[in-house]
Amino acid sequence: MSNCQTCPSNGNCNDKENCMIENNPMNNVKKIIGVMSGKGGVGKSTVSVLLAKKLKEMGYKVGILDADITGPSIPRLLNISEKRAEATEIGIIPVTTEEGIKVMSLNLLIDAETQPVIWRGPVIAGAVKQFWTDVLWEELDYLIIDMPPGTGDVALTVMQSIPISGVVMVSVPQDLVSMIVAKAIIMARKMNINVLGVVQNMSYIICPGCNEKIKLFDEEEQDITLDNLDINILGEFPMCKEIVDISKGKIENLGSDLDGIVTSITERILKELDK
Ligand SMILES: Nc1ncnc2c1ncn2[C@@H]1O[C@H](COP(=O)(O)OP(=O)(O)OP(=O)(O)O)[C@@H](O)[C@H]1O
Repeated sequence: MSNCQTCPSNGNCNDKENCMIENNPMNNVKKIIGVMSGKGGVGKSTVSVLLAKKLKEMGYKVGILDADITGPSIPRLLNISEKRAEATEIGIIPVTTEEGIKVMSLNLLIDAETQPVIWRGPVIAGAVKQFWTDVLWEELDYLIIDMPPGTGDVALTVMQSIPISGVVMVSVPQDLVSMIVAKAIIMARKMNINVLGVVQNMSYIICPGCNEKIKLFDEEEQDITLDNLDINILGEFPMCKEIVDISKGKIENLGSDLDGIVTSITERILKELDK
């Protein structure tokens, strides 16, 4: 394997295949979707989980690799915080959720989820690589990678060493008018990774009296940013309690409106991946 970190092209080359880490022969992952955001707390893990649940409901074999090593929230969102992944001689057996989604996260290996990970960047990046090669994902149609927020070291490692089919960018409306999302999109494109589109989270609220959508931010400026970046919105989620409660139940408990949004976003992502 060549080392992109010391390569003058810094991953921005046409020979990325040679930089990828080979997976173990027991794994056969057909497509990998990275879920990225320009900064933390915008709903990246929530969108990863909604996407995984919907793909599973559609009948696909699905896994989630939680690459957000220092702030892993996937086990809690999937209600599996009490479970532990098992290290065996042939590899790490991921935790499987009730609905059948395979999950690997650092929080599934450590004693208590409140234990902080006090590691430097290269060690964290090494752990992410191991989650790709040493976990027994076996046959998967889709592996969702919940990327660390931002454009730092670990995001770079994931993009350079795991053969991502496309990334979904999660953003809140305020970020679309700043440079935060642009940085992440430009980074992915520089690494020759297909950016499938933007999921805009906490985009509006719904009036409890009349069900009207109330937009909190100026759309015109957001549209200009999207045009400049030549990127499409895959869908928008409101800010609402039902999304916070996804860890408590199945995707249909979201209610038909939200479930419809998740279905539409997932279908658009699959279409973009097939292009
Ligand atoms: N549409 C929404 N409406 C209301 N709350 C939301 C919505 N989306 C996410 N949240 C809440 O916002 C918080 C942050 O969400 P989440 O952990 O998914 O973000 P993140 O971008 O992955 O954060 P980090 O990068 O820190 O892991 C969570 O408490 C989540 O329940």
